[in-house]
Amino acid sequence: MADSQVSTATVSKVFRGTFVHSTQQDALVVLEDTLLGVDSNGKISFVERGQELENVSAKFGFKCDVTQLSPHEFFMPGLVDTHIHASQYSYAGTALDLPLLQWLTTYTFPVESQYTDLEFARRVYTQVVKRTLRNGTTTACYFATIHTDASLLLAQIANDFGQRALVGKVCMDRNGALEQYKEGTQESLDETSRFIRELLKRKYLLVKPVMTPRFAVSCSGELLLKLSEIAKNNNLHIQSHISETKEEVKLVKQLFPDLETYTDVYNEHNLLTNKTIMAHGCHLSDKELELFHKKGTSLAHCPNSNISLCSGLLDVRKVLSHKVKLGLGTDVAGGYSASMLDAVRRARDTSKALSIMDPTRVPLTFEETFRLATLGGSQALSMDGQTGNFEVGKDFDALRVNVAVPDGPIDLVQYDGPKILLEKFLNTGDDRNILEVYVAGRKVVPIE
Ligand SMILES: O=c1[nH]c(=O)c2nc[nH]c2[nH]1
Ligand SMILES: [Zn+2]
Repeated sequence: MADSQVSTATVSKVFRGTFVHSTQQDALVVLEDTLLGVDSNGKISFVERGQELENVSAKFGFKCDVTQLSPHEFFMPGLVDTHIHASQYSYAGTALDLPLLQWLTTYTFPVESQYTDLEFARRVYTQVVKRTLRNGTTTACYFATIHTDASLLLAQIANDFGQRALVGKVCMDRNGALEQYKEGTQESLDETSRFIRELLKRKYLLVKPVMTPRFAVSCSGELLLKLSEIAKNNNLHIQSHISETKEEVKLVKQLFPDLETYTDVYNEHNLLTNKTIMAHGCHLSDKELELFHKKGTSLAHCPNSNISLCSGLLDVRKVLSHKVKLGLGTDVAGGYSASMLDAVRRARDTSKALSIMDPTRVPLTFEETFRLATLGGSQALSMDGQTGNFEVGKDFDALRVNVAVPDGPIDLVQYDGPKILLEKFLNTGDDRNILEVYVAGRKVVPIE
């Protein structure tokens, strides 16, 4: 925890109770009987433990009411979904019977090609933003489709509902399977430039564009290279997919025969930066992970999708041993759940499955998956200066959780301490337990 500093902005909210979060050193830090202040800019202005209210009030000069949490409540940092296809939400929970490349051509491309219809886009994008917010996703890194206007609409909807988001207009100039769902190379570059220009012009505080070449299979080398130039000129994040299935890895080798690995394909086209996040990476070699580390590039671990499409099992401990930044993603709709709580559970299941296959592999603990879903995600998106935990000076992105909500999913039999309450919530809780969600200090759930 950083030392408390007095901010010049006035304190506008103060909460008292239990706070749980992660730091670089500790996967779980429990702060009981703590006072946390949020200033008028939505930033955390102080975190003071076990102090007399009057002392804190005098030190930080606040006059606002103090919101007292009940014994079964706690605040935790907002969940960070590092990889989600907003455009695929309409068929989430279905179509999980094919491997990736056939799944894309059979289900995904036909649905994504419908986003020329802005009314359809508005309906789906409103639903996905509301659903993810209610489930505690305070930051989402979205794929939209190739359509600029619909992608701008997604950005507007995320901004209107108050979600922190990176929004990507998908770029793809190769699609043998569905010729009408692709762009010309120049068209992709022009439309991407328009998307970035229009979005930046709107000056949304929490919503930014992210350069989004779909994956090496659906982009020419020329497109990849020119997109990296646009990303560099605008200091943008970059997102794509890598090494999700073995079949895909083979296909990339055929498409780029002069390059040794899949990671080399992105690296040679200047797409690996310290603001790049690549989804999946199930089949990356140690050498490729070394290159990820060298470039500061992150991975989005999407365990539901990896299992649902039978793509592979990512060894998180191997990734972390290479000091590669890693967050969790729902990867809707390859992943069937839009809730990051599901991603937390599936990440743990995957690590346990790996441990069953090889008992020398140590499964992830619940504290570690909690950190991956919060601070880890913010680091993977290079946003840990603004969000990810309750350090003074960061934005207040938080969930107010009540484990004992009436008619909720959790029955409490005996008194449990905060660590147990968090574990129960992560494993068995749902949106009924999430009473309030804050993004940059603004209450965005309940949705008005
Ligand atoms: O899980 C995935 N979903 C997608 O939409 C996609 N596109 C390329 N590779 C992909 N993987
Ligand atoms: Zn994906």
